[in-house]
Amino acid sequence: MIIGVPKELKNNENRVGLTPAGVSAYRQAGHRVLVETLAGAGSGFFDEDYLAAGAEIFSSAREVWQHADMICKVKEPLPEEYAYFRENLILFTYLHLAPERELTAELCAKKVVAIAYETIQTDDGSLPLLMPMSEVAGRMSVQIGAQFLEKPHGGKGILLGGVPGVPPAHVVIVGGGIVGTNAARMAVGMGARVTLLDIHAGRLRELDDLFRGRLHTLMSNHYNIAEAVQSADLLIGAVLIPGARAPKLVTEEMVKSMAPGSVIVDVAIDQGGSIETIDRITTHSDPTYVKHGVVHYAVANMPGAVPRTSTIALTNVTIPYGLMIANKGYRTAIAQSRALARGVNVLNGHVVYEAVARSLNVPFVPLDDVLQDLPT
Ligand SMILES: NC(=O)C1=CN([C@@H]2O[C@H](COP(=O)(O)OP(=O)(O)OC[C@H]3O[C@@H](n4cnc5c(N)ncnc54)[C@H](O)[C@@H]3O)[C@@H](O)[C@H]2O)C=CC1
Ligand SMILES: CC(=O)C(=O)O
Repeated sequence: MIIGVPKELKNNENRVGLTPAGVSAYRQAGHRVLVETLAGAGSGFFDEDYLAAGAEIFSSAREVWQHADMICKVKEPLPEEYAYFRENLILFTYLHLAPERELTAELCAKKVVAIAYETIQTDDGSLPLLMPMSEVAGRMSVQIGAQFLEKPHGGKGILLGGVPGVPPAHVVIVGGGIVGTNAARMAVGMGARVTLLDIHAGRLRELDDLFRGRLHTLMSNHYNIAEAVQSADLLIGAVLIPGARAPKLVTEEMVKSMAPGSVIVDVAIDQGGSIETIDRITTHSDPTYVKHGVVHYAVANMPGAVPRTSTIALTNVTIPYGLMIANKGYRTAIAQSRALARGVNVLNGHVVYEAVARSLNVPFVPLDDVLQDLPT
């Protein structure tokens, strides 16, 4: 198979879909790898590193997309990349289609085989290709929040950990999965008072045990969220219903109840966001806006700001699945791996991931039905 690795186009997205180590793994398995020039430079991987690993360097994204059977990316394609879509091209990347109507329509119209990192799910419910980036974003959310709480950055001017004689900041985290747990670890470590809400009592029990009393857990419901948000200095949105648009758990009224200069970091923005007052995605170059006196941060590619760490962490988990697709072809690979099959979002012009179809209110066709209709 021919694997293509174009340069990412999203604002300040310095990650890349494959490292030289990844190229070497594909080459050893007998595949060709085409890399767009400078695709890895932002992550500290240069053309000569890719060449030494056996890649072929192409000078334009167009050539890479055109010649590849499978494109390995990081983020969802941007509109300027839609022209490269074609029937049976395998697109292996984060897609976050629930809030992306236009992209979904393009993938369907061009009959791309769209496999989303974020919905590849093992039988125990975990999301192995989302996990490392959620670890990164969860940890970043607290350092970003701490920065925007500083007065020169528009915040109320408080130190997360306080100092002796002065109370610490109150950090409220909605969602106790990978992002939430990593955010809690950082916030507790910095000395903040931390409250975390989740809808699963079992998860709250695990976290209570893990943090040994240094984290306050609360059942997530409208009443408790409103109560916690009111006194939050830093609010972190970290919910996920796999594949679906994030539920708007924090209402505009709740945001209005926050003190001026408080900060919201909505990590769940890539799935549409969990805060009612977040009406747009922000970028690393213009990361915040102020509404009702509260600083809002809604960057959908947070790990892109720490690309060296993130690229290595991401490709550590994507390469085994990518190799499965390349070695066996996508049809055999998804027949043999239920986890990988759950990653297929669009196939032969149909949305085959139910939560995406429901979020976009478009027809859902089960994956097996689409596979049955495909010519062998
Ligand atoms: N902005 C960015 O750059 C990045 C965003 N993310 C996003 O962060 C979000 C969270 O990801 P993970 O932590 O990996 O997901 P996860 O599946 O590990 O955790 C989600 C948690 O939300 C909880 N939850 C669901 N409904 C809830 C509700 N009504 N109230 C409270 N909790 C609720 C679940 O029980 C679960 O514990 C996802 O949307 C993910 O795509 C992840 C990495 C980077
Ligand atoms: C998960 C995701 O959206 C990211 O890493 O950018």
